[in-house]
Formats: sequence, C-alpha cells, structure tokens
Amino acid sequence: MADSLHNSRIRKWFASSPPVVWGFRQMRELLIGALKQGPIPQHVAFVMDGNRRFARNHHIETVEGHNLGFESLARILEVCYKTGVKVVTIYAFSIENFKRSKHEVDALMSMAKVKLQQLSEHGALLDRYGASIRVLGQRSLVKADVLEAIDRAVALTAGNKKAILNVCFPYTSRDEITTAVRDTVEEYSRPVGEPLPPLKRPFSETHITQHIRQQMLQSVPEDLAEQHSSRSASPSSSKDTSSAAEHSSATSTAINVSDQDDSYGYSSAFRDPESITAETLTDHMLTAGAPPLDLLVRTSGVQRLSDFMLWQCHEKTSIVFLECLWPEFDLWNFLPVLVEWQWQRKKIQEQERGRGRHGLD
Ligand SMILES: CC(C)=CCC/C(C)=C/CC/C(C)=C/COP(=O)(O)OP(=O)(O)O
Repeated sequence: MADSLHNSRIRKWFASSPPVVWGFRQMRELLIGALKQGPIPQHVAFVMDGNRRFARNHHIETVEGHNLGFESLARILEVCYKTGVKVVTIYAFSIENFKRSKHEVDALMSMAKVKLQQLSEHGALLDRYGASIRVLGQRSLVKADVLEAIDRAVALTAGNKKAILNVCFPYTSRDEITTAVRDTVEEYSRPVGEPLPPLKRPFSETHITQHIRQQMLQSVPEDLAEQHSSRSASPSSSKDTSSAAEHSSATSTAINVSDQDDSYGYSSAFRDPESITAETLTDHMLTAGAPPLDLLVRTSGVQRLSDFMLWQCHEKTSIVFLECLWPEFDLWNFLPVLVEWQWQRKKIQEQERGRGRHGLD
C-alpha cells in the first residue's frame, strides 16, 4: 500500500516536471497537426458520463467528480477547436437529472454558474479559440440566478464567430423535438396573407381531409374524377349540415378543387403543411444552423443515447462508446476515435465518388 502510494507520487512528480510537460505539449501539437491533414468532423457531441463512478472509485466527493469532469471537458474542447471542429455539443444536464438528490442538483447548478463564467471570460478558452456559447434546453426549469449566468456567458461570447459550444442544459431530445413540432405547427397555422376566419385552420381535420381528397383526385383519371365530383356535389351526399363553415369547405373540395382553393384561401393565406420536410424540423431544433452531427462520443461503457441528439444523429453520424470514465477522457482516448472517423469518412467519400463515376458511365 505504502509502495503504491509512493509510486503514484513519483509518477505524478515525473508527469508534472517541466521537461515532460513540454515534451507532451510538443507531441500533442504534432499529433493535432497530423490530424489536420485529413477530414475533420465539423460537429462533435459528447455524453460526459462517469463522473460519479470516478468519484466513487477514487473515494472523493461526487461534486469533486463533476469538477474533474469539467477539467476533462476543457482539455477536450481545446483539442477539438485546435483541430478545426466548428461545433461541440455537450450533455451538461438532462431534464432527468432533476430527479437526483437536491444536494447534487444544487451543486451541479452552482458548478454551471461558475464554469460558464470561467469559460467565457476574456482571454479564457472560448475567447482564445473564437467560440461562442449557446445554452440549449428548457429555460423555464432553470432558476433566475443560473439564467443570469447563462445569459451573461452567452452575451460575453456572442462576438466570437469561429466556433460554437452548445451546452445542453437542461435538455432531452424528446423535449427538443416536441417543441420543434409545436413551433412548426404554430408557424404553419398563422396566416401569411389576409387573416382568415378562426375555423379555417390548416391543421383542422377538415382541412387535412380536403387536402388528401385533392391529392387523390389529382391522381385518378379525369373521367373518374368528374364522376366523383358530380356525385359529391349533390346535396344528398353531405352527411352533416350543422357545421356550416367546416362542412361546406369539405364538400366544395370535391366540387371544384381550384375554386375551393381560392374561396378557402388555403394556398394563399397559409403555408401548405405538405411543404413541411425533415429540413423544416431541423431548422426548428435547438441546434438549427449547426453543421450535421458527424461524431457522438459517450464515455463510461454505457451504450445508450439517453435522449440526447436523437434528431441530429443521421445516417453518417459515427456513434462511439468508450470504456473510460469522463474525468479520464483525454487526447489519448480521443485520438484513436478521430483517426477511425477520418478513415471511415475517407471510405464513405471514396464510395460516393465511385457511385458518381458509375452513374456517369
Ligand atoms: C459548462 C458546464 C455547465 C459544464 C458541465 C460540466 C460537466 C462535466 C457536467 C456533467 C454532468 C453530468 C450529469 C455528468 C454525467 O455523469 P454522472 O453523474 O451520470 O456519472 P455516473 O454515470 O458515474 O453516475
């Protein structure tokens, strides 16, 4: 026991001696320079998992584990920005984390306050790499003093335009996606031209039915469509006459699509819900404007996404699960991940080029 303590002290002394620190720094610069010769992921996300386990393993306070986790984050941010990563997104606090003990939640909140300030100070890490902070998540769940610290950090770094640090806090993907869908529906329910009567909303059941009918009519042969139109036009075909506005718009769809379109004001007053694409929703996510997510790394051996970046993970996102705990994560763990990503990306690019050539032949 005394021997191992002695050895660990010697190792620490050796690692922190100026020539060794200098040597490591030089080696780091060389490796980063070599990495920069290849493709670099433009958007990297981290699930910083394992702070508490690290604390338990080393018999230190949980809060101390989170503090060491922050130090690890600072090291990795430096590597990312030095290599040319444009956007780093971190899972700093999940909405689920509110279920932890009050003591731990309070400690994480005060840590966020202090660390956001440290990160954004003039001359500090983000300033050196021209990175701005964005805090993504449910502001309504955050106390006023923490919100103030968030807003200060965002304002202080707003002028930095080279890179971005997205701090997800408090965040879950389901919450983000739900909000994005709600915002999209709200936007598409707002008239873009002249205001319409309140019943005529593009997401009403009648409106959707009418749209489907319109599309079906367009896809059937003309003579059949005419038969269908004349049948629908007869008063006997209407099932309900009580809801005048909604009903008349539904039957008139079948009578004359173009007349209906004008009288209803569908195409002129509202944006067409059919024009909502995956891109529309991407533009309503909290990461709107960021490059596609190239790489997601989770430490601590847990192989789950835990409601993080569910929308942002696409067919080319590399998802990497590492065994090391977050406070242990450094350049030496990250380097093989980046090299593997470069190798995979080159393979994808070659395949795409091959397909392009094949298409041209
Ligand atoms: C700027 C800013 C706000 C920085 C945040 C710093 C930071 C490292 C936050 C991590 C918080 C967290 C809940 C980590 C997960 O590990 P865990 O506690 O779930 O560990 P476990 O998996 O061992 O239980």
